[in-house]
Amino acid sequence: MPVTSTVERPGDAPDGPALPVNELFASLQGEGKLAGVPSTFVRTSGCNLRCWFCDSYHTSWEPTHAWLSVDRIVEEVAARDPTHVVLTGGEPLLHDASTTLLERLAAEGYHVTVETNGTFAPDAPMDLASVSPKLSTSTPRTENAPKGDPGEWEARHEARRIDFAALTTLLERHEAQLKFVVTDPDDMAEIDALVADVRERTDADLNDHDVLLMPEGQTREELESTRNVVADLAAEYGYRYTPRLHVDLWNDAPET
Ligand SMILES: C[S@@+](CC[C@H](N)C(=O)[O-])C[C@H]1O[C@@H](n2cnc3c(N)ncnc32)[C@H](O)[C@@H]1O
Ligand SMILES: Nc1nc2[nH]cc(C(=O)O)c2c(=O)[nH]1
Ligand code: SF4
Ligand SMILES: [Mg+2]
Repeated sequence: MPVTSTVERPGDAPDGPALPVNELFASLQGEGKLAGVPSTFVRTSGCNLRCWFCDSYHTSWEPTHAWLSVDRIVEEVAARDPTHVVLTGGEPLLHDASTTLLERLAAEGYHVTVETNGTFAPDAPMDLASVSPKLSTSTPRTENAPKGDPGEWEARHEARRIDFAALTTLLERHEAQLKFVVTDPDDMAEIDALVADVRERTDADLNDHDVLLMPEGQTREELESTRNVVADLAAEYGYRYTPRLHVDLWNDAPET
């Protein structure tokens, strides 16, 4: 039973540390170097960016959620089998209470991956920082914005999408992977430049096999036309390819 249908939906946060939760479910990690590992997903609502292709529309363009206390989230995680947890969103690290949740999950011994756009780097425990910096092709333009007046978000997204201080801090503090959503072969020049820039700004290791190329696509049908192009680019450039296993398996079903 989805947690979001079993809890009251007050408009305001309860007292104490709490997070706006869009969904909470057990599945298989679909992306990155832990793809295939059974994991419990905690998806917070709210984002500081607006990628035109966001596959979690109800956390960014149209945020919806129930407020859950950190205690309740830890209980919901404990009620499920996986020992791996994925904290995602939306942008989970924009919420201060995510730090509290990460401290609690670490104390309980879970392996925690944080899926983040890399524009926040709070001092919080993470076993894997799964960082997905946003390329210029993610910016919502008039022709592709899913909602509203694109001018409203185009400049804001563009100004916020890369924060080198946050990126280098995440790499210095945590085991990390950089996971780029590729929408076009022309993205490769930007990825190469960004990886070089990051390497120049920090002594932290960033190996080519920790740089992941992920095909853009919210549905099986979309991935059908993008995955081989991106796989060939990974082979050509020497970066790692990551599938979107959950989309292959369950298409765009919620809570997968
Ligand atoms: C919804 S985001 C939430 C975490 C964080 N806001 C971020 O962007 O990394 C989770 C992952 O899905 C990726 N993603 C979102 N929409 C996608 C799409 N249409 N195709 C491929 N990956 C997508 C993001 O880049 C990120 O790696
Ligand atoms: N199965 C599955 N794996 C995922 N890995 C990262 C996800 C995300 O939305 O952050 C995700 C997701 O939504 N589902
Ligand atoms: S940063 Fe992540 S959650 Fe925010 S709009 Fe982009 S893909 Fe969606
Ligand atoms: Mg997802």
